[in-house]
Amino acid sequence: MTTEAVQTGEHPTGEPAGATYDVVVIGAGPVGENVADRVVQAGLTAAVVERELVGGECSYWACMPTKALLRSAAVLNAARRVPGAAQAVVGGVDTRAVLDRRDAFASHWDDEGQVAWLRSAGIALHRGRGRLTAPRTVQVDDGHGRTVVLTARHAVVVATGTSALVPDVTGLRRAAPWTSREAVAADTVPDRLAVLGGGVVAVEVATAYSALGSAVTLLARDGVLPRSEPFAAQHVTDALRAAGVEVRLGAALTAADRDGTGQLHLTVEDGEQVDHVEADELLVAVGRTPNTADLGLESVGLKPGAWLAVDDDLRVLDEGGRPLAGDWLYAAGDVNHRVLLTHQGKYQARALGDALVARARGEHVDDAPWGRHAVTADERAVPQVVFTDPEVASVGLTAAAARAAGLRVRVVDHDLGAVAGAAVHADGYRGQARMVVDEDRGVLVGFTVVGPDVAELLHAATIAVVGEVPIDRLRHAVPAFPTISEVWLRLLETYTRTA
Ligand SMILES: Cc1cc2nc3c(=O)[nH]c(=O)nc-3n(C[C@H](O)[C@H](O)[C@H](O)COP(=O)(O)OP(=O)(O)OC[C@H]3O[C@@H](n4cnc5c(N)ncnc54)[C@H](O)[C@@H]3O)c2cc1C
Ligand SMILES: NC(=O)c1ccc[n+]([C@@H]2O[C@H](COP(=O)([O-])OP(=O)(O)OC[C@H]3O[C@@H](n4cnc5c(N)ncnc54)[C@H](O)[C@@H]3O)[C@@H](O)[C@H]2O)c1
Repeated sequence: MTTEAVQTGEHPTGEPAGATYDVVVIGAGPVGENVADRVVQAGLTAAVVERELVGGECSYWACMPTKALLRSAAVLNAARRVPGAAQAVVGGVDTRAVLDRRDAFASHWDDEGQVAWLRSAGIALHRGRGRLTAPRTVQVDDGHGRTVVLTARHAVVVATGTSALVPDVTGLRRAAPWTSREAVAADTVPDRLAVLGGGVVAVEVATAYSALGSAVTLLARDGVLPRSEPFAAQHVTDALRAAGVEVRLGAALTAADRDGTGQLHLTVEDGEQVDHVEADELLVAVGRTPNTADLGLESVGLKPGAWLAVDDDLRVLDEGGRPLAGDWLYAAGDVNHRVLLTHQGKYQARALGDALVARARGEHVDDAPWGRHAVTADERAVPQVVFTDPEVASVGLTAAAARAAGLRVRVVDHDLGAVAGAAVHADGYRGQARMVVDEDRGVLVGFTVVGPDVAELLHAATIAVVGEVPIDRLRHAVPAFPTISEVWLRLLETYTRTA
């Protein structure tokens, strides 16, 4: 087994160097790393190919640094809500200290630590851009004229993730807007920040920069968190506005221009009205595009630039919806567009890694729903926390999504502020919880809670949804008093009372 990081290079003959592994993974983000780790732990050989930093988007420009940016203000706000502690809060956040802490959580954009982990895990690293050139064959170009050709005995796994999508708006690209990368890694805080979009990136960045002192304008054409329960979106909208963010629901950007002084002039259409917003920076946060444009997909009959459609075994499908001949190409994580979240991608990686090992050994692949090699939770129980203040934590289906799926549901709501644990947690605690019950099966299919510090409440709901715990049994899961989790008791009481 290869235990050293491998350099790209050429044979003395001038032919590209070559190497063969059981599994070749393109993209060393959280998902690619986990696929490789899983197969190597089971005794196969694996290599990962990475064109930028080992660790991927999540480590350096997404999950970790954004949460670090948000955390200091969240702690201050938590203290401000509790008399006795509030008196000790005599200032705002220390911007430099927040940015320094963010830098540390982004490992100063240096992947030495992750490379050392790869080496210790026995995973080979090939630095450079990976491209498919034929079935089971990946060519790696290191950008300095050196090439290596990797051959996979069992599988090639594409885990190349996504990049920020920049929409086609007049002047927008020329105006050099921020994407999530610039927003997450910025070293100064703009006086005025405009944010295009109302999704998760938009609201988290608006929360962070508003706390750091920017005057933030959020252009949420399609609303704030439009895929969340509407009550949760409303709490977040109210809180953003209370923090001084100008939230413009329904406002669409139609043109952008950056003048010679660096100032941005944005044209915004709001219903019938057209007006102008001035800003120092504009974050574009309207979704993602897959990193598949330069991956050599055409060499194996697939369309470059597209999301990689997969079946439930994460095998890449051709345009006719069939896996490629020989079952050798898989896609996991953001690039397959199932769920764009790190933890869900890593869940796919664990299932896929184990399935590849089972196939290599000629063993049974258990891909029945909830089987060891299945990714059933992708469809039924995706947990997510939006780290705004208040936080939104959700798993499974919203009420609207459950109804759209044809389920006969009962929706139960409870005011979180009325729970003793929440009242002690913070004065004036505001929040709400909702459970969505599938009445035909008597189980929970969705749960959403919004409120300060609710993130850690989520896993209980995830277990209830994944375990398909009957509502009648959930009554025996007694929340400790006085915790915010007591909301479960109240939800179940209301469910019974309104039966
Ligand atoms: C601002 C922001 C905040 C987020 N916060 C959270 C959060 O709090 N929690 C959460 O669960 N999710 C969060 N996400 C989503 C999360 O970042 C992604 O779901 C996750 O990074 C996906 O992992 P991945 O391994 O599939 O892809 P990536 O992390 O994108 O990694 C893909 C890797 O492949 C490499 N690559 C691409 N093409 C090639 C090629 N041809 N050759 C070689 N290498 C290549 C890339 O350089 C990259 O390192 C956030 C996203 C953003 C944008
Ligand atoms: N805490 C977390 O879990 C976390 C944090 C950040 C990002 N992420 C993940 O990263 C992914 C990307 O996040 P995102 O916020 O970029 O995408 P998103 O899909 O969550 O939100 C994009 C929003 O932009 C809107 N939009 C689309 N085109 C638009 C346009 N031209 N003008 C204005 N608005 C437009 C959409 O309606 C949507 O609401 C998401 O899947 C998200 O789950 C997760």
